[in-house]
Amino acid sequence: MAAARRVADTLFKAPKVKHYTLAFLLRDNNGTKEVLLGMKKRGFGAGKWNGFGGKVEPTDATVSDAAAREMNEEALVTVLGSDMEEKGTLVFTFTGKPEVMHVHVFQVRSYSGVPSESDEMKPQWFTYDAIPYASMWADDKYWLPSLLEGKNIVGQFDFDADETKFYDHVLDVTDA
Ligand SMILES: Nc1ncnc2c1[nH]c(=O)n2[C@H]1C[C@H](O)[C@@H](COP(=O)(O)OP(=O)(O)OP(=O)(O)O)O1
Repeated sequence: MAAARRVADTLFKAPKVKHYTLAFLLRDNNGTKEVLLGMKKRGFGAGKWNGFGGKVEPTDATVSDAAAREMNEEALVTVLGSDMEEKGTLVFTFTGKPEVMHVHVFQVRSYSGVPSESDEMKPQWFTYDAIPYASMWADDKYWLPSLLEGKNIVGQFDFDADETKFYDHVLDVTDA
């Protein structure tokens, strides 16, 4: 539980914490497990594949509702906050920046509609053995495989100022 303690300390000491969601839509496609990723088209992380999510807004009733709203906006599907299953916490720090990102990670299996391209994201289903880690955030390959195995995660990744490489990390993986 080393990561959980470090994450708690980082969040406690940070002058400013900004809350984000990150959600992964999962499906069983005729016996093959697949995850929906989106190619980010603009803003922070543009050009990378990622789950769906963004900032928690004051108008969101709960963090789960924020995760559902972001998935609805970015993948144009209908997901309910109550169907969001919380899978853990990721904290990102950046050298020279006092603000810390607290990312609430979810998975969801229940949705309606067909994932479609939005202003922000171009969605695509990936089998678990074909996830494009080389075109994702550097941290993703450390924790996403565990998440897809159904585990829960708590981690912290300390990035350089350029936000591309991290120089330190801690990660706890636990059975759900
Ligand atoms: N390092 C890393 N690994 C995995 N996922 C992420 C990161 N850094 C990140 O920011 N993320 C995730 C967290 C969020 O899901 C998004 C970033 O959200 P963002 O697009 O900035 O927030 P929005 O509210 O959608 O932004 P705008 O609508 O204002 O453009 O990436």
